[in-house]
Amino acid sequence: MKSSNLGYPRIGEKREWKKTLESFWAGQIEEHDFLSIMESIRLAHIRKQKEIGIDLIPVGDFTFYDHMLDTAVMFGLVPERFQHTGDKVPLSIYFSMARGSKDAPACEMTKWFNTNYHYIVPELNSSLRPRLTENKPLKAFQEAKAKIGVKGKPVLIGPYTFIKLSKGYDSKQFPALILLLLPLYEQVLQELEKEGAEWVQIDEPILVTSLAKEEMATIAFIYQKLNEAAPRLNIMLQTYFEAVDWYEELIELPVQGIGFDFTCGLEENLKNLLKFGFPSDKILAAGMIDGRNIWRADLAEKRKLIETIAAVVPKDQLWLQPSSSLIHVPITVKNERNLSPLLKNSLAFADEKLEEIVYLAKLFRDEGAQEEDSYYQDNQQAIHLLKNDASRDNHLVQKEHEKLKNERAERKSPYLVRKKLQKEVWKLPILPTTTIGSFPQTAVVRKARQKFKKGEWSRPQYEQFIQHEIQKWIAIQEEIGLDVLVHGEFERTDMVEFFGEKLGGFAFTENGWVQSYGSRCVRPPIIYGDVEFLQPMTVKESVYAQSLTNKAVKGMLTGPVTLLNWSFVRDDRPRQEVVEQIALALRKEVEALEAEGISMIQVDEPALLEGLPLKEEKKQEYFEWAVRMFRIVTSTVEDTTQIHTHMCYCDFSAYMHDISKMDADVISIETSRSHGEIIPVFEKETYDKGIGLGVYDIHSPRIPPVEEIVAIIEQSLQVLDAEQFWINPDCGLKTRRAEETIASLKNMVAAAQLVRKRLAGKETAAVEGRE
Ligand SMILES: CN1c2c(nc(N)[nH]c2=O)NC[C@@H]1CNc1ccc(C(=O)N[C@@H](CCC(=O)N[C@@H](CCC(=O)N[C@@H](CCC(=O)O)C(=O)O)C(=O)O)C(=O)O)cc1
Ligand SMILES: N[C@@H](CCS)C(=O)O
Ligand SMILES: [Zn+2]
Repeated sequence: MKSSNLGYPRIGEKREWKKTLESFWAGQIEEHDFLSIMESIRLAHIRKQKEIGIDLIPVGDFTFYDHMLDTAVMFGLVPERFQHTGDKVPLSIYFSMARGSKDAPACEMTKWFNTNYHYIVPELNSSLRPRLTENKPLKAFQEAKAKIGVKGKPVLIGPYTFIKLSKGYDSKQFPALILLLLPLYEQVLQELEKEGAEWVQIDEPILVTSLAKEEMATIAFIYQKLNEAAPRLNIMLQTYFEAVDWYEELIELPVQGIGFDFTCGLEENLKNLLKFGFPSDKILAAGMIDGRNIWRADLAEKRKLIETIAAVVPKDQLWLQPSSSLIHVPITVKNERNLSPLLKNSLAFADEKLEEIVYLAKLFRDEGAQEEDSYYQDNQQAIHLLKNDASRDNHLVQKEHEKLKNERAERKSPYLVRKKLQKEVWKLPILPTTTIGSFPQTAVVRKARQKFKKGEWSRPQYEQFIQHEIQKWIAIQEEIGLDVLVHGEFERTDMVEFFGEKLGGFAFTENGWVQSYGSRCVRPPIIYGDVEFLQPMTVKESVYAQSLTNKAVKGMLTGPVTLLNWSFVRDDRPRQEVVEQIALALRKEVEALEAEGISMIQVDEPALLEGLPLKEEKKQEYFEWAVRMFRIVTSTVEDTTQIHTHMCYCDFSAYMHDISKMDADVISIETSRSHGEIIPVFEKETYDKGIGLGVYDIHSPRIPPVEEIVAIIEQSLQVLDAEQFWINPDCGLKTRRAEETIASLKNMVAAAQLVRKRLAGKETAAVEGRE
C-alpha cells in the first residue's frame, strides 16, 4: 500500500510565493531572480513531502499563477489580443493573460468547481494554433529527479476537463477540439515515458459532475489514445470533489489506475466499489483524508474504511492519498501560536494530512512500529477531547435555533409593492451608480491594522484612522458623482474573517493562508462552536459614513452562505444547522443597522453559487436552503428598506430564476470579465428586480475607457429595462490602487451620464412624436 499526494500548496509557509510574485510584478526583482526563488520554493515542497515519507510525490502541480492557465499556455492557447508570436510564451504574456495589460483585457476567471480557488478560463476558438510550447510536466519531472533525486508523479489536467472548462466554442466543435488537443497530450506523455516516468496523474474532476452516459464513450476514446501513445507510462486517472456517476464504465477505461474521493463522495463511491468491484489490473487510489477541511482524521474510522476497501482491492493494489489537491488547506499547524491547545491539537493542515496518510499506509504495510502506535493514541485522544469539549455548545443559541423551523422568512410585501415605496423614498436617478463595497486596502491601511494588532496603536487611535479613511472616500465618491455610496470596508481584513472575529463560535489561525486566485490569499476562519451574535459589527462605521453625506450609504455585510462556504466548518453538526445559526446572528445585525437609520443594506453572497453541489440532482435542495438563509437574514426589515445583494466569479446563466427567489430588491453580479455572456439569459428569462451587471473588471489595473463601458451598458439595456438597471463595477475595489479606482469610477459615471442623456433624448423624441 503506497502513500501518494495529488498536489501541494504553492504559497509557502510564510507566503514566500505570493511575496515573490508581487515583488516581480512591482518590478522589484528581475526575471532571473524571480525564477530562481520560485525554483527554490518548488524544490522545498518536494523535499518536504519526501521527508514526510510520501511515496508518490506530485510534480508539475506548482505554478506561477494557476494550473489551468499553465495548461493553456503549454498548448500555445494564447488569445489573439495578447499578440503572441513564436513558440515559447514569455512571462509577460503569461501574466497579461491572468491580469490584463494596458491593451488587452485579462482572460475570464471563475470558480474551480465548488471551491474558493479561481482558475483562468482558457479561450478556445478557431483562430488558435495549438502546439506544445513547452512540456511543463516533463520539466518538473526532470528537475525533481536531477536536483533531489525524486522520481515524481507528473500531474496534468486531463483533456476532457480542460476542454469542458474552457470557453469560446460551441458544442458542435467539441469533437474537433479533442482531436486537435489529443496529439499534444500524446506528445507530453511520450516525452515523459522516454524520460523514465512511471506514473502520470491526469486530473479529470469533471467526471464527478453530471455527465451524460454518451460522454463516457468519448472519454474512453481519449484514454485509449493516451494509453496507446505511451504504453509503458502508467496513467492514474484522478477524480475528486464528489463521487463519479459512471463507475462501471470508468473502471473499464484503458488506464492503469483510478483515483476516487472517499470523503465528499464516500457513500456513493464506496457503494459502487462494493457492488461492482474493481479490476485486478488497476491501482485504486483512495482519497482517504479530506483535502478540503482542516480537522484531524479519526484514524480508527479511517482504518475501518481501508479494511472495507481492502476486502475488495488487495492491499498492494491500493494507494492512500488526500481526497483532492492540498491547495485548499493551509500548510502546517506547527506555526500556530494563538490557538487553544485543544483546538490546535485537533487540526491537520497539508503537512499533517500527509503524515496521516503515511501513517495509515505504513500501518497496512505492517510497519506499524512502537512510535506509530503512540501517534495513533495521540490521534484518538485528540478526537475524544474535541468531541467532548463543552465550550462548543451554546444553549441559548441552540434554543433560538429551534424556533427557526417554523419561520416563513418573507418580506412584509411583495417586490412590486416595495419597489413603488422605495422609489418614493430613495428618489434615485435612472441608472443609479454605485460600487460593491470595498475601496483600496492600501499599504497604509494594512499598516494601521498591523499597528493596532501589535498594540502600537490604541483602539481610539485606530478607529480615528478608519474614520479618516471613510471621510476621505465619502468625499471622493461625492466628487466622482456616484449616487449610492459605501463606507469602504477599511476596518476589514477580509469580508469573512472580519465577521468571524466579531461573532461567537469562530477561531482564527495566524498563518492558515490558502490561495484564492493568483497571488491573493485568504485565511478562512474556523467555525468551532455554536455561532452567536455578540454585538453590532458594522453599525458604527455605517452610521458614521451616513452622517457625512446626504446621499444614501449602503450598509454592508457578508451573507450566511458565504460565511459558511469560506470558513472551515465544524464537522460534528450538519452544515445546515451551522448556517442557520449564522443567519440568525446576521439578522440581528441587519435589524441593528435598520434601527440606526441605515435602510439600504447589502448582504453579499458571492459564495452562494460556489456552494452549489456538483450533481444536478442535488442542486434544487441546496438552492432551497441557501435562498431561505438569505431570506432569514433580510426579511424582517421594513418595505422601504432596500436590500441589495452581490455575487461574483460564477456562471449565473442557468440560475437567475433561483437567485430571484432570494427576493433582494437589487442584485449586482459580475459580468464584464466574461464579456457580457450572461446578457442573452435575460432575452429568455424575465428578471423583474433591480440589477447591476458589472460594467468593468476590477481584477485588472487597466482603466476601462468610457466608450467601452457605454457599450457594455447599452448591450445590457437591450435585454433589461433601464428602470431596473444599476451601474457598478464587477466586485469590490480592495485590490486596486486609489488612482486606478478613481479614474475607473469617473469613467463609469461619465458612461452612465452619456447613456442617461441618450435615454432622455429618446424620451423627448418620443414625446415630440419623432419616434
Ligand atoms: C471576494 N473574494 C473573497 C474570497 N474569499 C474570501 N474569504 N474573501 C474575499 O474577499 N473569495 C473570492 C474573492 C477573492 N478575492 C480576494 C481579493 C483579495 C484578497 C486579498 O487581498 N488578500 C490579501 C490578504 C488579506 C488580509 O487579510 N490582509 C491583512 C494583512 C495580512 C498580511 O498580509 N499581513 C502581513 C503584514 C502586513 C503589513 O505589515 O503590511 C503579514 O502577515 O505578513 C489585512 O488586511 O490586515 C492578500 O494579501 O493576499 C483575497 C481574495
Ligand atoms: N463587499 C465586498 C464584496 C466582495 S465579493 C467587497 O466589496 O469587497
Ligand atoms: Zn464580489
